[in-house]
Amino acid sequence: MLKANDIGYWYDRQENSLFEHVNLEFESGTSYAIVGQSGSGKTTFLSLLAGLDKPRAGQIELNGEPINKIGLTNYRRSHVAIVFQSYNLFNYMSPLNNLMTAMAITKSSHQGDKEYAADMLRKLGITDEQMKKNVQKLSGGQQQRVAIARTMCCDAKVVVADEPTGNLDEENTKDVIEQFQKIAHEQKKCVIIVTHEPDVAAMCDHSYRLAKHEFSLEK
Ligand SMILES: Nc1ncnc2c1ncn2[C@@H]1O[C@H](COP(=O)(O)OP(=O)(O)OP(=O)(O)O)[C@@H](O)[C@H]1O
Repeated sequence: MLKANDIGYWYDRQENSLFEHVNLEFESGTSYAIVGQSGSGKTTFLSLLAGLDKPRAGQIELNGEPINKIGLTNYRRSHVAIVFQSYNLFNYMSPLNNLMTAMAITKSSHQGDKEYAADMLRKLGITDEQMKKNVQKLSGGQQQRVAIARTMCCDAKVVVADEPTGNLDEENTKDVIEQFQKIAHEQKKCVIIVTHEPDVAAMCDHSYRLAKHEFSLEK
């Protein structure tokens, strides 16, 4: 579904490249972890998959079409949903309005359907009372669940997450990764998670390690 086709990336000079000639395929209905030492380039690679930056060499393809042909803005709006460590919710809104806004921005097929949004939040353990409060009144784990529910309301088939459990305790971490697994297996999305936590990688279907400028399949 999503393919890194001979990808290379460097910030300043090619001799300092983070990685080159990367060929990886990510399928729908499957979750992937990307692990590797700090500074190895995991976040950079994820930002290429998410269309937030362009590779220096090669191309990212979605169902055989280069994403720069789809248009990066169009790709980001319609095909990819991003979950960050810091949740990135609208802080002045309730969980429900965060989801309604995301559905409107991405022109989701569920746009305007408040009950659908509420259902997604309930699935993630957000109560009817909590979904109407300002998101800042929720705990970190609850805010991350709202961010995950947001990806479930959007039609995007690719879900990328950068250290989504970085701010969470063990219990919330397990819970959040279980939700990502459901998104992959039940909604048939392609979920790609950058993590430094071995437990998180172990819960994903597959795990790639970025080391010495190369990706290798660990699982
Ligand atoms: N905008 C930038 N300009 C120049 N160098 C950068 C930039 N962003 C990141 N880097 C460098 O590129 C390398 C890879 O960074 P990246 O954030 O992708 O690594 P990472 O594996 O995600 O690290 P971590 O696990 O610590 O988040 C690092 O050495 C970093 O300092």
